[in-house]
Amino acid sequence: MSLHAQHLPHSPQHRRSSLDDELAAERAHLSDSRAALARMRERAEALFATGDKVAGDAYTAEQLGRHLARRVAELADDPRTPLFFGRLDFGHADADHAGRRYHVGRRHVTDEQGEPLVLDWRAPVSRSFYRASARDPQGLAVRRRFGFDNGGLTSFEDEHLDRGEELGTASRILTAEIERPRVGPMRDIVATIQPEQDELVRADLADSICVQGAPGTGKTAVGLHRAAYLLYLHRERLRRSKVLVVGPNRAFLAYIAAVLPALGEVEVEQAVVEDLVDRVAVRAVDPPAVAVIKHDARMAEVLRRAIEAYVGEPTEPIVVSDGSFRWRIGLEPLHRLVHETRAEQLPYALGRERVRARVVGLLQRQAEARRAESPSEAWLRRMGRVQPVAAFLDTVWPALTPDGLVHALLADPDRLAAAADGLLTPAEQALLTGRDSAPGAGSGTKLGRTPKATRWSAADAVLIDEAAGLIERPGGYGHVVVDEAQDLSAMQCRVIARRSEHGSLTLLGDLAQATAPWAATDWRVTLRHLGKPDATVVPLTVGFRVPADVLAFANRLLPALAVDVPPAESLRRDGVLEVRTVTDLSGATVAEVGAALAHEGSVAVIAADDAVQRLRAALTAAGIETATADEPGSGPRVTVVPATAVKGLEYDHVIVVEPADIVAAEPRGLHRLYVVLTRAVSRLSVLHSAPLPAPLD
Ligand SMILES: Nc1ncnc2c1ncn2[C@@H]1O[C@H](COP(=O)(O)OP(=O)(O)OP(=O)(O)O)[C@@H](O)[C@H]1O
Repeated sequence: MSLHAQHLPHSPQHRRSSLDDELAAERAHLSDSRAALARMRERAEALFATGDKVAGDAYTAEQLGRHLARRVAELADDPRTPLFFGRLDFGHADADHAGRRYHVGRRHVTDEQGEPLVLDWRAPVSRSFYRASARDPQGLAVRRRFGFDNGGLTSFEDEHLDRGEELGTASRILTAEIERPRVGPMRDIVATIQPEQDELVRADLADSICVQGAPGTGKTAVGLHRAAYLLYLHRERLRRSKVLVVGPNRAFLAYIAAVLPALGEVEVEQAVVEDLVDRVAVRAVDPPAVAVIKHDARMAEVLRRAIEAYVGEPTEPIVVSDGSFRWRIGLEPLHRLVHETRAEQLPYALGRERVRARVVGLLQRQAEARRAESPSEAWLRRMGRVQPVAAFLDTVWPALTPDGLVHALLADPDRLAAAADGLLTPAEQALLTGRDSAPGAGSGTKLGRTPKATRWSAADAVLIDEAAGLIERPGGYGHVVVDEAQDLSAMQCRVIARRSEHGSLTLLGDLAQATAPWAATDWRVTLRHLGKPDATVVPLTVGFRVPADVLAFANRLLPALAVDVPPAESLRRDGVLEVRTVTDLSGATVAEVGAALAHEGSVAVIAADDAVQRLRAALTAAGIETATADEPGSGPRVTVVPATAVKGLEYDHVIVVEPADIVAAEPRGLHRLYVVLTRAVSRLSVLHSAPLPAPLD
């Protein structure tokens, strides 16, 4: 049933020639499809060229232009990737597709008559390609998978589901895809999405989901394919509300950047959390103890109380001179008006405008009563700005900026004490305001006289975003995919929660790979901070990256990591693990890289951050060119990566230098080492001169 099917009753020669005929027919279908796609693209390009001439006005022309440019980009054909990767032959008994045959690929391709040559993998009918089984054939007689090399069709593999045949993970085409040497950035997995992954990819837009999966179980792949799927199904809605992918660092974003465009999706925003909170430049570094407090969920309440404290009580009536008239609003209605606005719990700036509007409304009523006519718009606007009204607003609801609020809080211990009463200890407050006398303690923030003159830390930027969320109504996304979510602090979760309040989330992570000081230990807590407490937590346990022997070695660390996660099982039986004691680490690294270069694929040297420069220099001195992690695939095959920057990445051959130093470099060093050891696709070499960390010994 597998490659070059065994069901043909004739002689081997006959069988071979019949299979060759089949392959030739499929190749012809491929070239027809490519030609049809080229025609579709030409048509789109022609429309794009004339688009501005047919549009009635500048706005329509711009909208149309954008739409057509996107269409052209979506129809790009990468000759190195196959246009289709599967075929579905429906049985005669199927109600909707009896006897029909469809090729499944990256996007719809139709011929001149509009007949489908290739169906998009996201179309409802394509679902059977991923989900049909011998037990539940979903109307299929045969599922065919194609093997490709460099865009050319090389083989196929049939499963006669109607006869109870099913290959599952024994598929040779799946195995070849998983075991292929890695080079360059991440690729899509549309051809080989597994049923449990497909279930997550096709989850409803309304559903927020959290995927807990061991290294290499395809979490990132699932998240990106879900984004592509949702965009296909809810194109217009998500084009307006937008989709965002949040990753842990720039190297990771560079690594995944090509996946969605390869699937025809060119409009998804990709960002690290720092990009989302960029109202201020980060120019200071907090000591860890201070950063931990600033990232704590209690700070949200401290800020909420701090902003509430700005709302004051009216102390005198408002009196406005208006030509020959004098309008007066007494204290009692002013009290009522502030009280009512407060009860509405609007964002602070909206509350201020609501108070202004209500004051103007009261003035208007007096003016109408006296003059028996409605005042003009201009009059209303002027009343909103006159000095007595402005002075009143500045007393009861003063204007505030996000950085102004945080600045005032950090600069004034009494203000902080009032807002943090019962929430932060006096010692914690002292750390925040920099009044802690211990050397090296105190906030990293360099407070200036004004917010603009202040040198803010990364954690301050998160607090300022929280403040902004209290002051204004933030814009949001229709769907947000968050990768490596185990490292988000409570306050970072809130950054994302504000941007997904009216949308849904796909949260991806692994508690065992959590390295941040505030790292998650329970997804339920993270989900609460993200505002999606009811999201389902789904495990992925089949490993597609790390070979079984390498995974078993890395898994020795798991008991020491104190997390409750389901263990993964690797699909890969190949792979090489070598652990060697050496005396000269640099020399041994150079030799190991030299040997690795004899194989295909990417090579990474991963070491404690402070060893990176030395190792890079040693390799350069030996004539070996090296790249950095944020330029995947563009230059040399060898990358030297600091241990702290390797999350989410993978390399064919990984050389880990001195694990003990990686562990010693940070409080959650063992978790970091677990991440480092699980980056290898084919081979892992561990070089050490110091003893290995205890769990590995
Ligand atoms: N169904 C699949 N078919 C083929 N390859 C797959 C499949 N699922 C995942 N992979 C491959 O396995 C590798 C690991 O996937 P991915 O990076 O998504 O895992 P991850 O769970 O996010 O890992 P980590 O936790 O280490 O970040 C990638 O090369 C990916 O393309």
